[in-house]
Amino acid sequence: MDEAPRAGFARIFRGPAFTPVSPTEVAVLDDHLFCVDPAGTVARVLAADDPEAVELLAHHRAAGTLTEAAPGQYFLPGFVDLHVHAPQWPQLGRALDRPLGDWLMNYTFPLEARYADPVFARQVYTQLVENLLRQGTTTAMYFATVHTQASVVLAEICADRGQRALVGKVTMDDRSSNPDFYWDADTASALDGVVEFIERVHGLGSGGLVLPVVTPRFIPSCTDRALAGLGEIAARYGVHVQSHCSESDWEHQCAFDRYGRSDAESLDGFGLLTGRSVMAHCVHLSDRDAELFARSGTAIAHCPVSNAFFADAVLPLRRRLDEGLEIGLGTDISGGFAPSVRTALREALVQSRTLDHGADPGRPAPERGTHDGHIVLEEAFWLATAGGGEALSLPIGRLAQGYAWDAQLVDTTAAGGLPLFDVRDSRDVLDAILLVSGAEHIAGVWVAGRRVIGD
Ligand SMILES: Nc1nc2[nH]cnc2c(=O)[nH]1
Repeated sequence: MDEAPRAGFARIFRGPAFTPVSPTEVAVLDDHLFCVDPAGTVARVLAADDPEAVELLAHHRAAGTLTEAAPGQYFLPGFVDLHVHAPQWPQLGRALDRPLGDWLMNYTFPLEARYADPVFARQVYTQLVENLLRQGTTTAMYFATVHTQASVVLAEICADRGQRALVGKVTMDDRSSNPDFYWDADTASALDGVVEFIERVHGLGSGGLVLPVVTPRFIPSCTDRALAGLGEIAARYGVHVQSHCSESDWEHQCAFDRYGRSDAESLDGFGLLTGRSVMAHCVHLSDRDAELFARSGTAIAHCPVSNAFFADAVLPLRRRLDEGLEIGLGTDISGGFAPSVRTALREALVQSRTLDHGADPGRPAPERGTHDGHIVLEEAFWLATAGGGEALSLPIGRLAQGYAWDAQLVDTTAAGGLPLFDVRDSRDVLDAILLVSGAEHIAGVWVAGRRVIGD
């Protein structure tokens, strides 16, 4: 008997699955086998009625390395959250009625200053990572704080708990714009701290599960020397970059006041827009800025819940997608009140339709909206999964050969069951999973083939 192909698979997952294959197309795989290699990558996908499946199933059932979906359960890719402020977890949902600058100065910075204490950091970050995994978030891109030690603690927790993570120690070195209780002591030590952080994360031995990110908070919080230094560090280490860009009228204007050009053009001038850059919000990008994003391969972390509070406008998502920009979703904890990418997906749909159709019933219908189109459910699913993967240039967000087995098992019968009566086709099931289900319907979560939720 030929043992070679079977021996190459560490585990097999069997069940029906939904996976994006393009921004507008979802594959419905009725009863399939996903064969995962020891590195946690999907090495083979085949239908359960394929002649080879019989032997594979028998072998892995006997070996105890077969995971089968029960009736009513479906595999989906895990969610990718492109924008999380980990230290803001304790203020989730708080003070969102304040303008962005006030919210930062009076709520957020005092809270973030507390992460000088790594013990506090460990308590908060442990709860956060656990919660996000339970939401089905298999990958998160995190801002930590200015503190090197606490930022390493976050990276360690992600590595230990098995969440794929991109973690940034935040840079805020401009003495004139940051509060005296929360900022980098000086530019040189800020940059040294970033280098130390990158090397310590590389030294964690997470096998690439946790990656360091160069993280200027945003232009208003950094000096030119720091921004240039961070661009140079990002190039030297080949690491990801994250920041905020053109989030609100106020932030968008800051770059014009300081440099006479846009946030995007200024970040680019410092070498911070690269194929591995993810910029949060980007609501106020000009079409020229969007071209710059497309040219440089910079991605947008679309954070619709938070944008409703702080952005002063709605991201023209349809337009930016049509321009070919890489876009994924972010919860923006805690500018957004919901820790779930599922909620971001729903809010992205709602805002896109509202922008298109209009908001003010006092205006005649033709003048109410932009009328340049809205996204559909398939695209929202893409943004929450494969779009995030492409934004990060990582093989995640699809249940397909060559992609990591970062997956969630949704149980439509859990917690009293989803209202799936008179189901006509699998699209009805996908609608309910994406628009109605909650964390209580997640029966299992895997990252790189390792089970991290469920038993
Ligand atoms: N939403 C949001 N915007 C920011 N701009 C700079 N810092 C922040 C932050 O923490 N949250």
